[in-house]
Amino acid sequence: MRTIDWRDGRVVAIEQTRLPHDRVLVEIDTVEDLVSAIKRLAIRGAPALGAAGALGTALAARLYAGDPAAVRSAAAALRAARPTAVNLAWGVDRALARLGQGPEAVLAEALAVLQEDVECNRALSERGARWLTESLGGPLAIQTHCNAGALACVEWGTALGVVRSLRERDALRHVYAAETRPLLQGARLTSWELADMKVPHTLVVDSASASVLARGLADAVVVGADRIAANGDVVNKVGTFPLALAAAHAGAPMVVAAPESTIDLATPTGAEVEIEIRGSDEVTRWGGVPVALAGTDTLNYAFDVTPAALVTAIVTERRIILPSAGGRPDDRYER
Ligand SMILES: CSC[C@@H](O)[C@@H](O)C(=O)COP(=O)(O)O
Repeated sequence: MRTIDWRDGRVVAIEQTRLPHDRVLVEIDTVEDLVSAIKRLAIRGAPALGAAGALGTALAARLYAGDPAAVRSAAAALRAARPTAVNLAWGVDRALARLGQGPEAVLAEALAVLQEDVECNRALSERGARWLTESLGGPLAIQTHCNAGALACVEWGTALGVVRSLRERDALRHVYAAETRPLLQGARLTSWELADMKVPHTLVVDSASASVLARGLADAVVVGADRIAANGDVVNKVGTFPLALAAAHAGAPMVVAAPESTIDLATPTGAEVEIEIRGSDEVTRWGGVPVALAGTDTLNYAFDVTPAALVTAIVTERRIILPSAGGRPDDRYER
């Protein structure tokens, strides 16, 4: 099934906080519950957040039919649920633009967002796999971080979509997945998806990723993105920037796989992107058990900014941008 979908007037999604041990669904019929599901990362990953924003706006348009001010206020709450991934606001705005045509038009637009996500991810994955094999040969070992798989999208995935496409080409040898502190999306979600795909994989602690690259165990890094600025700076899960530094040291390409909807041409550089800072408990406790003294100060950045100079390629459904060679997302191209 899709990670997130619309069924019988409700938003239905895989409850990601329960994976890998329990595969259960959340069924959501209020905007408040959807905002809460996004905040607690039951629904997460930039493209899935775009779908959630669009479906949540469709839900609001039905619940508050005839009251556009209430729909707009619900849309504002959805947009603000998480600040960093541009797809969330983009999904809300796409659906909201149809409000004047009635709730069914808003829903039709939201469902189009979901369908396009599936098609974009397939296309960018195929393009990324082709570029990697043409550049490096194969079969390849890939290092990834966080979860940019089917669970982070409607289906298929972006970085793990490239992995799927490499495997379809018989060009995949192995995947190294970083556990992704503090919420362990790599350990809980990426290794679950890789096991499901029957892809040979190894889970490493985040601080071992540099050694994986320095020892030549991985040929390339492939990650997703939450927002890509006009100059090619990439905002993604915290730990991506150190991975890019390690890739540069090892001479391995740093590849970012993302749909065009993740590119934010209105934001000139990564410095202007709001980086979500999450609660201390995620750092001072582990699985509910305290691991640091109560009251210890924390700085729990959920994302970091990888400078364009460290990004070898950004692969989208339409193009390949080469930021470290001077390419920029805002370069002119046929849209
Ligand atoms: C295709 S998903 C790309 C990104 O959204 C992903 O790498 C990521 O950083 C997700 O962070 P999360 O905090 O789990 O929502």
